[in-house]
Amino acid sequence: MTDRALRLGTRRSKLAMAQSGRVAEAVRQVTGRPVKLVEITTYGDTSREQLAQIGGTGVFVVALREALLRGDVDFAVHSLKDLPTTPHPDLTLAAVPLREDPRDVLVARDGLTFAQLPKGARVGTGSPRRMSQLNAYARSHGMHIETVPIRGNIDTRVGYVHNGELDAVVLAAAGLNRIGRIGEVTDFLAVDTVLPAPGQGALAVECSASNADLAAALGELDDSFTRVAVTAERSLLAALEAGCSAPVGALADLLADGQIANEMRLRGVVGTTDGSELVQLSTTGPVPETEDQALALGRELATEMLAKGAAGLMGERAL
Ligand SMILES: NCc1[nH]cc(CCC(=O)O)c1CC(=O)O
Repeated sequence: MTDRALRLGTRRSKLAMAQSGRVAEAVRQVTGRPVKLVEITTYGDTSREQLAQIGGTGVFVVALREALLRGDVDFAVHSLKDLPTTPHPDLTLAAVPLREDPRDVLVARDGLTFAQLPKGARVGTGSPRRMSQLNAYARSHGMHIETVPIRGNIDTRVGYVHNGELDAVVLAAAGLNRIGRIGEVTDFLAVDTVLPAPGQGALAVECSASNADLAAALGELDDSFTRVAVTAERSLLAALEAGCSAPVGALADLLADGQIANEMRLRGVVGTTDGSELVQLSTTGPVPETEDQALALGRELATEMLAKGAAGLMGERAL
């Protein structure tokens, strides 16, 4: 490899720039080469439509991938949860760095927690997955909330609480943390209440499959447990034939016997957006040692969820 600067393709949002800046620094350290950020606008950044309507799948990544394939940039950083589950034949997922907090959080007026929201509280989220699980929780706890579809970048969404339009919004902890606004969280939602999106809190570092040297160098940033966990979560999503805007939650974690983590648990949920029906299951197996084993765990849970009627619940896309 030469000493030419590596070009990192990134979206321009504050979140994307924060994520890319951190990865750029890590890549500088492992390669010893300068890294320069190349800003690219994606359809998801310019469209004002609801994500559930434009389909979600890939809207934030297509333009970055095109730049990679044209050779305009050497590698790209995505939020893993925005990446389609089908592998791209000409691109390599070179690294999945250590995941940070995967949870969803509430930012509410007056420091309110979710359980403290008053009757009729207006809770903003553009995610059918969040709506589904928030509404299901409210129904089973005698709460009355109204989920309100919103979108926009993190500052826009939190702004709806500060300007009084909404009582609360639900976002990913990881996103708020990366842009330095984690201090505004008023409640960290337990994953038993709202299971995160598959891959939430993790990043994806992608490069051209033809650049094996670069893929190997970027591979230094990979965290092997994060990699197997998100592989299982995304395999579940793929086997349910759902996209990143579907009402599907998934989370893999380790179960420890004493000091030694010897099993991985994969939890999954699918529901109608009104929360009237949920299919929520988990499966446990040995910690996968290969990608194939991680994929198998996701498929196994999907089969069980489909047997309980998961497919029928996902058809409903109305907001
Ligand atoms: N869909 C947009 C998006 N993609 C990744 C994140 C957050 C960071 C992450 O999950 O890694 C967000 C914002 C959000 O869901 O609040």
